[in-house]
Amino acid sequence: MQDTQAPEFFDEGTPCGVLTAEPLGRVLDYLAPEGGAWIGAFVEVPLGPRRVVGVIWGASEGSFPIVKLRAIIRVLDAVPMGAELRAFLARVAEYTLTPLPAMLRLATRVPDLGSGPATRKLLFRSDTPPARMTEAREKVLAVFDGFGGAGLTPGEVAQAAGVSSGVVRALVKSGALLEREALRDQPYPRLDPAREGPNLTPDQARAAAVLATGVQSGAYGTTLLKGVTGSGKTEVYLEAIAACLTQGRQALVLLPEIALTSEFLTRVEERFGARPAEWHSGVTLSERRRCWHMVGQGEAQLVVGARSALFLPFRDLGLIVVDEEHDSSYKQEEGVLYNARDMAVLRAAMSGAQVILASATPSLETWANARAGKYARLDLTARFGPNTLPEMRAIDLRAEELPSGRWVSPTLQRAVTARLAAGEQALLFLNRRGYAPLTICRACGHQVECSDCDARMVEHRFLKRLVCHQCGATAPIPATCPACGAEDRLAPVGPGVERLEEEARALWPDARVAVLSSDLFGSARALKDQIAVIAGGEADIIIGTQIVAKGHNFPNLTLVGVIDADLGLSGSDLRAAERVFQLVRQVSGRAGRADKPGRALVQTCQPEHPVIRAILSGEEEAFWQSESAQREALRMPPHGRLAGIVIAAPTLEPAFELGTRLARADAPLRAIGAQVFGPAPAPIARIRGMHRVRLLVKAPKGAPLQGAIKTWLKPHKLPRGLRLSVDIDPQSFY
Ligand SMILES: Nc1ncnc2c1ncn2[C@@H]1O[C@H](COP(=O)(O)OP(=O)(O)OP(=O)(O)O)[C@@H](O)[C@H]1O
Ligand SMILES: [Zn+2]
Repeated sequence: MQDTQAPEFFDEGTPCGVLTAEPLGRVLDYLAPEGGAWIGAFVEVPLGPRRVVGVIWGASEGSFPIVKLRAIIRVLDAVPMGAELRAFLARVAEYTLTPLPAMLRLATRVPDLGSGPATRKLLFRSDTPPARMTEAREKVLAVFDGFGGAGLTPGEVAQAAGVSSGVVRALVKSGALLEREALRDQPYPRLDPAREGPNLTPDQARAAAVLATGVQSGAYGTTLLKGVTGSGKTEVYLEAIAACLTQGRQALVLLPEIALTSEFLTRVEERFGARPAEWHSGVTLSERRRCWHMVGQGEAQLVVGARSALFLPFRDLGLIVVDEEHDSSYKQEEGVLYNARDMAVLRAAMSGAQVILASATPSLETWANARAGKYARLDLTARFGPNTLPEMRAIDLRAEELPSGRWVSPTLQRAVTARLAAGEQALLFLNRRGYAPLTICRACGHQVECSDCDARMVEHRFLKRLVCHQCGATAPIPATCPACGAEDRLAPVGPGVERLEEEARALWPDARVAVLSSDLFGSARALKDQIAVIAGGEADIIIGTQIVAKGHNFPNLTLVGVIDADLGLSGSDLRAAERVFQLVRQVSGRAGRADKPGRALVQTCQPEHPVIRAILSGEEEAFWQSESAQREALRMPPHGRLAGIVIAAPTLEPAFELGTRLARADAPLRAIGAQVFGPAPAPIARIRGMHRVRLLVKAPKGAPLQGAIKTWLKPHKLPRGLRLSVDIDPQSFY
């Protein structure tokens, strides 16, 4: 770690090193401003003709004559970044081979950091009534009464009352409203960890006690909380949060899906009497700002957020919960390529915090870490209350009569009909967005592809467009074949959720059908609303992609039908088996969560496949052992390490050329016992017009992979127009 010798305070006019988010690759020297500045202070500095935001990172590098240094313009109104966060950013940068400025950008994604005062003018109601009352004025005063005397900005008042700003100004002038300077970022209401929680079952209580003891130790530790779906993992980790808040330390809960936050926020409110801070792309800019500053001031006790919440400036982080820790969305696949689950463990280790990794179907990595004793493990083996786990059965598609263009087998159809008759809900799960995965010309066999990507266009009837799932490009559905010109011969092949919806409406014309697919909703809020509607019972049949698999509680849902369990099994992906296992077990767990027993019917053409057998039997330990053994034999993660290299270029040749050069100069990799495979065209050989070439580095477990990769890449200058990205511990190989 750097700066152990760096001074804590820089007197005015002394040089210090400032890190900015500009892609310069190093810390720049500046002179401390009037009044001096603390290390970690957020500052504004001149950079060429511009002013940019930075952080005082440490001592001056001394590489520049002091007389030529420019001075820091000012210290910003924010709590200085603590040593722990600075060290964490440096470690993540090293681990993911990311330049530090990009890390700083991740940690300062807050609006108006460089501008705007920390206070703003707010209006309050005075005791003086307005000289003359009008309808508009009455509306304004009613707004203040409605907000219980809280201060509001003039803009907020005008909008809430539906009046012009002139009306508000006149009321200020007459003295009926008072103007006062107020803190721009309001503190959060206090959460009360002493409030009584639910009565835990003996198993839950035991797990909660162990977790609370861990938190109370004030030391680092990671625990896998493995509980079957509906076992009360959330209730248990809420107790660990209570212990953390009681100690006066901050807690962070990471969720894999924004749509899950609203249910969780309600549960926090029930348990602690107030709502926590939220950090994800679905919150407003002013809420983001409030969250960032309050976390930095130690005023936010609990944050619920997406993976980037890990880079918030916590003052004293005591606990990180990673819910559904196996979820692949914890891996950031663009920009800084990091796995939030793994980086949570790193941050906790650096700040003496506990980590709880919660899942019914943990990742193989976590399972293996628990087996090796690196993580503790707690098991909840039964559902809460009288509920039992759903009964699981296969439907052998080879034995069913299924006309072409239909995907619901007669057996599944009968089961759904029976549930509807009983007034219960059924869920049909198909992990495919859109109407049909493939559009093919029946005259010439042509498949419609994206013009910029090596990917087929997917028909989305709801949008009335073809959509590329790689780059998001859309095109009208053509009436004639783009290759042979034949009219009306383009036909959809295979099912997506929209086509399944069509089938469901035909099979059960009287049922209320709701589709849940991430692309059907303009906003996270709309998706949340739809989920609430379903949970409230206003749908009989729910059709969904993988977003329905995650953590939802639909009390009246008693049947889950998995339309195609084989989907994903045939892929060459390292984690194909693991993913199918997790997804199908997870989605089946949505059934029978309240007082009625549930059932899951799994349609498959290969009921004797080991993964399908493991899903049905629920013999998870055996499944993980065999998966682990297979990966061990291949020296694949978690028993070996991987790094994916992608070279992208407007034309294929220079990308391949660089790849070949790299593959030949592999001495630094061989030095640590690593091998390089490739170059080869990536499985998706073109995205957004860029050709993609992949290399894969495979190293023994425990080998110093990052250092070797750095040494390996260093001598190779990147030709113009080429992009090279390194993905340490890759999750996807597209
Ligand atoms: N001790 C308890 N007292 C009252 N209700 C409980 C208790 N434990 C669990 N529940 C209820 O049981 C349901 C399932 O619990 P919870 O959501 O915590 O399970 P989970 O293990 O997180 O589930 P999943 O992994 O499927 O998301 C919830 O409605 C929860 O409120
Ligand atoms: Zn595309």
